[in-house]
Amino acid sequence: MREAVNAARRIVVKVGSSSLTTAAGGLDTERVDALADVLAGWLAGGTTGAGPTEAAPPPAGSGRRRAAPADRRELVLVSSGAIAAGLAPLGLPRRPRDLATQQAAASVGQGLLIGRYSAGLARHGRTVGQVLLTVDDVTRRAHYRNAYRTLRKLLDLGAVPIVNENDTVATDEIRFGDNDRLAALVAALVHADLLVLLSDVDALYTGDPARPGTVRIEDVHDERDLAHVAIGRTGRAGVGTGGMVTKVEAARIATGFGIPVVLTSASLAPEALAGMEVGTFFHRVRQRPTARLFWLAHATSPRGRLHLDPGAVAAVVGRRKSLLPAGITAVDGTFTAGDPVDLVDAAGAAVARGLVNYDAVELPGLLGRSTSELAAALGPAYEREVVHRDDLVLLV
Ligand SMILES: Nc1ncnc2c1ncn2[C@@H]1O[C@H](COP(=O)(O)OP(=O)(O)O)[C@@H](O)[C@H]1O
Ligand SMILES: N[C@@H](CCC(=O)OP(=O)(O)O)C(=O)O
Repeated sequence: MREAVNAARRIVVKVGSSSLTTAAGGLDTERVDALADVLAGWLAGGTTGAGPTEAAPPPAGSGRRRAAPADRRELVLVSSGAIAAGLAPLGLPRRPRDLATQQAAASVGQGLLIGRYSAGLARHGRTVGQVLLTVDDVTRRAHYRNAYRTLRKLLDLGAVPIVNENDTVATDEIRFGDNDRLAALVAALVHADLLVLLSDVDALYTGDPARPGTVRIEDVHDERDLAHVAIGRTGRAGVGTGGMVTKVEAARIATGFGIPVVLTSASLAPEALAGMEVGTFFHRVRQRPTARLFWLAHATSPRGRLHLDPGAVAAVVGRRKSLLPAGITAVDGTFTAGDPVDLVDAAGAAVARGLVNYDAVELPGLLGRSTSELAAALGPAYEREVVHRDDLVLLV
């Protein structure tokens, strides 16, 4: 039995397109209904839907989190499948490659998907809320606070938030494209006790499971357990996107945030949620970064680059100092104050990421000048750091 699974009271479950579609390419309504039954069963206190069971103690080390009341279970579902579900109704034979057709398919499929979950969970007296997120919603600080508030309120009201990427508006540049990492970020956002990744394969294998001789990996404690694993792309179904690459990446993000991960197939979801040793279990990494800096490192896409001279690299990386204009040699990108930027060394390698205090257009006039000189010439507002140490996370 897996103690961390049994103890979890707030979980994020992610289900992939490959688990929700028929061989012919439509939405597999039976599988959506079956998943709704399993999730409702877990929410009711057991995994069979048979009714409440005795509450397990809260997870060890969870004291700093806002834990759900001991008698209450909370679930956020991250469901893919909008694009796949839209194919058959639009007469599309396979997953389209171009963004516009994918967006059209998602627009049709998302409604069908939510409609089915809504009906499936209503049979158990559960209400669902649709939450469509873009990368910005989980990366930019003001937005992720907003996303957090919405999810928190839905949970407080006893609803099941069902999250997907907002495919109809997301463009290629700002797209997650797979829901695995989105699920890990949502798990971090709501401070989940556990992330469950459900796919069409029952576990992570040492290589492509279609090949003979590959074996199931039961536990991943750290990178050493992944050293000899051939982590491949999508499987036979061809409707998923990231394959194991994005699932392992999602597991890295979640476990780095102190959240353990179970990876298994949708058909083994009842066993996985009951704490049985199916699938692959990724143990959480002990140290837990502050939420904001974790976000900066994992979830933000930098809008520009600040090139640092060696003295500035030593100050920022070695001595954990704020970045001042004097140590910057060049600036790339179009950003405004408050945006994330990468701090790069003379070789162009990113050494840190931080939130910049100036617009890109302002910076060239400040480079190489001391803060006191700038304050004297331009006024006290120019005495501020380019990136404050509290808004910096090291990448090395
Ligand atoms: N080492 C591996 N272990 C398990 N599955 C793997 C591995 N490498 C590649 N895969 C493939 O990854 C697929 C799951 O990814 P994907 O199709 O994106 O699923 P989903 O739609 O559930 O996100 C599996 O069907 C499997 O063929
Ligand atoms: N947002 C997309 C998810 C993309 C996708 O296929 O993800 P996944 O099946 O989890 O690899 C959709 O709903 O179709």
